[in-house]
Amino acid sequence: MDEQGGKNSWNRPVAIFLAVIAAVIIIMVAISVVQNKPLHQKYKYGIVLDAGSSHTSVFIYEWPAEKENNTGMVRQKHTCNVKGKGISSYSANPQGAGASLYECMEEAKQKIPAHRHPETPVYLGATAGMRLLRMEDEKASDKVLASVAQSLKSYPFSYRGARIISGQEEGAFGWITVNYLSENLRKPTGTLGALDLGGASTQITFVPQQNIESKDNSIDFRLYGNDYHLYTHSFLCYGKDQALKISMSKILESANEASKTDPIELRDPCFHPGYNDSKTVSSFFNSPCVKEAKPANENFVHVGLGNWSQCQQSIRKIFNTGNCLYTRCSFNGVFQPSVYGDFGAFSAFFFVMDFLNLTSGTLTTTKKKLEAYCSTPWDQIVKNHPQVYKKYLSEYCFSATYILTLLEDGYNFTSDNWKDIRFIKKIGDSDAGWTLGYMLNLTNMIPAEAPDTPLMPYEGYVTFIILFLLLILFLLVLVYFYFHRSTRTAQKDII
Ligand SMILES: O=P(O)(O)OP(=O)(O)OP(=O)(O)OC[C@H]1O[C@@H](n2cnc3c(O)ncnc32)[C@H](O)[C@@H]1O
Ligand SMILES: [Ca+2]
Repeated sequence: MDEQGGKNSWNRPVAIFLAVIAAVIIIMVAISVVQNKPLHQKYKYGIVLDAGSSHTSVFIYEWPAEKENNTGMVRQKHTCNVKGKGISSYSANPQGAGASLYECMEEAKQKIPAHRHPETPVYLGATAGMRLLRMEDEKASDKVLASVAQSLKSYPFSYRGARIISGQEEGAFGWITVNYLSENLRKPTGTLGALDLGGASTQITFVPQQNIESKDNSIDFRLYGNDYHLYTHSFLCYGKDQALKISMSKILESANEASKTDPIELRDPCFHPGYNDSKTVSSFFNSPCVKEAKPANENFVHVGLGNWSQCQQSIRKIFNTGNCLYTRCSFNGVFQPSVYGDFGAFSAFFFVMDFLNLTSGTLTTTKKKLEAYCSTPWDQIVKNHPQVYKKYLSEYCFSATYILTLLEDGYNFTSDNWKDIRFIKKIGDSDAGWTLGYMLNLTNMIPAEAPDTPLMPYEGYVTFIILFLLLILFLLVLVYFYFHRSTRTAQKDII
């Protein structure tokens, strides 16, 4: 009985002690793993409205609440296209601009959890359409901005402003977006240049290899502890809608001189053979980009010729490649260093080249395919694409020829570096464009200095905890055997 009692008096407290320690460790491990579990992550949100010349889009971004300063953490949660045209088209009816945002903003209320609404920042940035309206009629542009501001303030979010952003900002924030999404910003080498083609302006932004000779084209950033010296330029009136107006006005000017008939025939090599449409001068040539070029006659007939090389000749006329006061220029006397590195080409660069299956291939094959496309009769084109919006469909030949001419004759890309241009819409889940970079900047989400690296990433943390647990179990087993053996030795001694 004594022997038994002696064995129990050693074993029971040891077993209870070991069980309690094991239970405490398991509970602590479970709590700490669950606390760090990314599945239960809390998110924060931000809203940016891209008020472009052709339309407005609402972007909702989200990011884990605890990790605001890490590269690549912010992603696009949702996007909504506002119905109708861009806000600059409401110059005669400014109230309509604010009202047009209603559906997308209601959608934003649904997409973002209600308890986050008051802290969710909302920004509106207007681009080239509003720059043009401000040039034409500053009061009208102020009224449109006041209308969208009033509308945005009526939602439960944190309103942070509605303004016309500059061309430099548009270029620079587009560059930040593509490099943030590609996770290039923590590494000191290898960034992606940004090419953005809108309806009313186009931007080129990249890290050049040579000195930037004009101050207007130079932007410096310090992001995550790395310094960036960027070249950027925005060409107002060189978005694809305004470029089409300029190109057509030049053809119309010469047609006007040649014949005095009414309506005049605008014989356009950039439209398909068989294309024939009556248009009015006042509704088509209605922007400051073509102001001086307005012909006297009100009506004209737009007739397609489908001749790609003539089309390219006529587009070349809108680029002035003389008068360069620097060591090198793109066009219109604008300084530009040689293009360098890989480029992401988004917005209309992508829509157009993707529609025509021209996002890969050499410059020569691209031109050949486009030549064949442009000469295809209009009725055939309509038959092949019955679902596509006719206005876009009629303009793809012009738009793609414009893109090739802008890239080759304007920005000086060559057959050799054509492959460095990637036509992209999204990187991961998020659209390429200036909006994400704009929000990251305004919410200070990209610090100038590298944030302290977390002691351990989540995966490392879990591995560490499991190894720690195994080690503790191993020690417990050792302790158990140690006590077990000493108990038996003690029993033997007693015997
Ligand atoms: O930057 P700005 O110049 O202010 O203009 P935007 O922001 O409104 O310009 P987008 O990039 O949205 O669009 C550029 C142009 O491409 C047109 N577009 C949009 N989707 C298209 C598609 O699927 N196919 C062809 N063109 C398209 C659109 O109407 C514009 O003329
Ligand atoms: Ca745009």
